[in-house]
Amino acid sequence: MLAGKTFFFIGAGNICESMVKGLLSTGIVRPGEIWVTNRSNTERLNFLRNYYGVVPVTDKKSAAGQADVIILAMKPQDVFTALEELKGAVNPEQLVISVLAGIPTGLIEEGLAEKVAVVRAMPNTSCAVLESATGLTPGRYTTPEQLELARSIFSMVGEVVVLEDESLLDAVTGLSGSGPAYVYYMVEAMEKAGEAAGIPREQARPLVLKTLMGAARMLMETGEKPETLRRQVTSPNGTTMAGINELEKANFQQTIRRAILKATHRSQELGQYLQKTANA
Ligand SMILES: NC(=O)C1=CN([C@@H]2O[C@H](COP(=O)(O)OP(=O)(O)OC[C@H]3O[C@@H](n4cnc5c(N)ncnc54)[C@H](O)[C@@H]3O)[C@@H](O)[C@H]2O)C=CC1
Ligand SMILES: O=C(O)[C@@H]1CCC=N1
Repeated sequence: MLAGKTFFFIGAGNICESMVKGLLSTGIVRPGEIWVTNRSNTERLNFLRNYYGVVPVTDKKSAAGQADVIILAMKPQDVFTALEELKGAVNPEQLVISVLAGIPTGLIEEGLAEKVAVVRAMPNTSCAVLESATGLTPGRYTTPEQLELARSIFSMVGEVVVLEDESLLDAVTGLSGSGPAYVYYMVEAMEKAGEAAGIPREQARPLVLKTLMGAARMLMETGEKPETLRRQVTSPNGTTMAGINELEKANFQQTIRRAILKATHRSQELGQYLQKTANA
């Protein structure tokens, strides 16, 4: 299904590079099958060409007309300019994948003017190491085969969940799209705490990273609930309980919940604002 397909990334930033790195590392997609473009930064395109061997593109319309899969990977606010540049170039046989936070498939379908297959996807930067958690939802004109193609693309770089209800993609964005940043933030905090307790940074880091990795593998491989695994670590009146008590005092779970709901809301807000702009 994927062999020989060409991928055109419009937007050559962080998520593009994570996907490119992951796709190439599978060996299924070859560098010459990945085309990239951005707004104006040729230095960035040259870096991607030199480092990954991918193909920089300047004539967006012509590349968009030829690629099998077009991946919209600019900031949500830049979507109108990008769609304007693509108008009329994409046909219903092709697949457009948007990874843009908040942007409904309808807005992209309207912008492209033809009855084009659009899949909204929300991966995360862990694509680079084939560990993305990606949510997908089909647009109005997406055939089951085209949805399958999108699923197989993101399955190469991690786990995929297909959601029927497009509005849930905002929650996926708040949860797993932004999710790696929450984890990195916690790692930063744990490293700093390790240092505060006297462990040099270069020794704190491997301890924290292996703890993170080990806990993730325990969750995946034992299939136990997180609560169960937490209890196994927590001896009555022991050290973990002392630590968890502090987290509870600071409403840790509520704070995480608020963070994810805020991020979800921000995704909804971006979509609504840009939809209003489109209708104006
Ligand atoms: N960074 C992340 O972890 C994730 C980002 N996303 C989404 O991916 C999109 C891109 O995010 P990043 O890669 O972080 O942004 P970024 O700022 O690193 O890259 C954006 C790129 O889009 C290019 N661009 C802007 N207008 C363009 C146009 N008209 N034609 C061609 N290229 C254009 C810019 O030159 C830049 O290369 C956003 O919509 C974001 O919501 C989705 C999942 C995860
Ligand atoms: O922060 C953002 O808006 C993007 C979407 C998900 C991750 N990064």
